[in-house]
Amino acid sequence: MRTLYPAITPYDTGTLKVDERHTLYYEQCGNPDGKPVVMLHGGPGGGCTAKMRQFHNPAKYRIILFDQRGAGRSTPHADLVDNTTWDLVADIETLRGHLAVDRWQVFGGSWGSTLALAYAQAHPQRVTELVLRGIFMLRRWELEWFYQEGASRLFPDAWDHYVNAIPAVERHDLISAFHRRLTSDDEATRLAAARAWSVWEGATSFLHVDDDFINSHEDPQFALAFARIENHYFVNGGFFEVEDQLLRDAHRIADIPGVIVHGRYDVVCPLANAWDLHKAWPKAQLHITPASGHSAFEAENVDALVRATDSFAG
Ligand SMILES: CNCC(=O)c1nnc(C(C)(C)C)o1
Repeated sequence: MRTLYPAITPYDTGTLKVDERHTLYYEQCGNPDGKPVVMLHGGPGGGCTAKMRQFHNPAKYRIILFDQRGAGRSTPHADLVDNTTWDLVADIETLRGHLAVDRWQVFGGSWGSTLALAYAQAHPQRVTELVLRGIFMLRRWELEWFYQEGASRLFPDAWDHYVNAIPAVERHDLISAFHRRLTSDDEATRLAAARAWSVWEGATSFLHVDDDFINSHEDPQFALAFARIENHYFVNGGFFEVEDQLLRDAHRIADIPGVIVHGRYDVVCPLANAWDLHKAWPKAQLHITPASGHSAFEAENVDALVRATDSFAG
């Protein structure tokens, strides 16, 4: 089984003002003259982590990571204004120009796979390959599965902590109920809802529950950005024209090489998402990891992702 490449630090970091309101944090790791790859974090709102630097051979890749609008070290923190899928797609192009990259590999998991698909379908000529994990396309049934009823049947213990943040009379529409609290003027209300929302996802991301990962979702700074931005995108249906836009427009990436890695027991984003994408984008290789859940850091998912990036390293 392949494992992550060793921990590394950036050779370059910076900030990029992308409009009158938003400034993005970015970093570059590995080989400045290597094959460019841009890393798209999950959530949305999850922000990049140091471990995201380790899926690529640093001798062969120029590894570019950035915190999307309102996430991580980008500012304003947890901000929802002018924060849409299409603003992020434009930001990726702005960053590409700022860093003088012609074409690049696009790597993303969960929401990162959503954004990778939206970007590649908008700018196919800029993408050398797609490496995607835990496919998430924000279709209505996907959102209802995870935030209203479905995953709740597999994790009833964690679900109670999530749903207990909302009074019973409002539980018929939990995404809307959380939206009212995540956008409240009262900070304590926002934080309580953010923690309940964020911990629900942390508790369900691994096949073998990772308590440290769950605890990290309690952090106020992380939880506020993660929950507020995710919920904002979900109440707006991902800002797509139609709910299955990423499948409708899959023909735009028909000629782009790709690898899809998805855990058989992914509770956050069911395997059916990857199967639907695979049928719409037959050029991509689909790797179903037989004993894994959602997280990129489960051993089988790491193995498949590192093998994929090695295969494209040239
Ligand atoms: C429904 N959200 C899926 C997603 O993008 C996601 N899940 N976990 C994450 C983090 C790894 C950023 C916590 O992102």
